[in-house]
Amino acid sequence: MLVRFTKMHGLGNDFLVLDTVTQKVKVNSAIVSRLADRNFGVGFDQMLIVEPPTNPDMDFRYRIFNADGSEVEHCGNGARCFAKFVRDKRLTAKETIAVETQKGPIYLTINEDRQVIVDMGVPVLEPQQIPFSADHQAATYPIDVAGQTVQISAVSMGNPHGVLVVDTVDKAPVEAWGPALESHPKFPAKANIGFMEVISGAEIRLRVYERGAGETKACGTGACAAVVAGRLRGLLDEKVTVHLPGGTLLIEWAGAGEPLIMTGPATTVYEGQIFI
Ligand SMILES: N[C@H](CCC[C@H](N)C(=O)O)C(=O)O
Repeated sequence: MLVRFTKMHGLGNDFLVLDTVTQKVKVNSAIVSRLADRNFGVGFDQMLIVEPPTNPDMDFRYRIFNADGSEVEHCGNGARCFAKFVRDKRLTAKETIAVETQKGPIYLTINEDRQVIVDMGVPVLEPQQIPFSADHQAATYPIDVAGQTVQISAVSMGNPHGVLVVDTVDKAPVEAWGPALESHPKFPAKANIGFMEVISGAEIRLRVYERGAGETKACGTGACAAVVAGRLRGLLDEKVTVHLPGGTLLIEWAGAGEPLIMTGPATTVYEGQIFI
């Protein structure tokens, strides 16, 4: 079956966006991982599926598959691309778009300078709900990696994240520690692993080794999790500029019980067709 797709990215975190509102197509883990291959397929970090909503109060359903074929709860950079896609394709004319995800509703707004503002929801810190193996909630937890015990923060943005503070992201052990921590037994559903360098209370640099995709140029939920971790550690303010290898996001968080607000760009690279 030949289907239309759109190739997009959020700060270099790249996506194949598939509209199943206007074309009837079903995907599964095997199809996703075949198409994700950068030699034998299109190549992407995640596939984003645009579906009609199951809840009549929402505008769309948004499904996310990592390159390894795993379906996941949330993707922040993908949410910005989702908003641009449905507006550019005239699937909606709404200013603010209500979208169903596995983690619950998210709300997307495209502002006057074409940046996309995403209400990323309230972070979850209760270990069992992240999920993370710990008997009580804390700002950091000891975890063993590469023969060392380090302090990691654990946060869910709907998807699980571990966040480490490093002196400099340029020398962070992303390649060595990323896979080990992604699959660490203390993260029973695996995790996205952030390596955060604190420049000031209002500015950080961040690299993320993503669950199911490896290191990406940017990670929206990872940027949110890093800000939460930094606030829990008393290192960051309410408004933080997050510098990722692919570019910069603005993350705002008023504190416990409040949602994080992410602002950043979304880019369409090309339109294509592919046999599924
Ligand atoms: N790898 C993530 C999903 C994509 C998140 C990332 N691309 C973002 O922008 O938030 C996970 O397995 O939870």
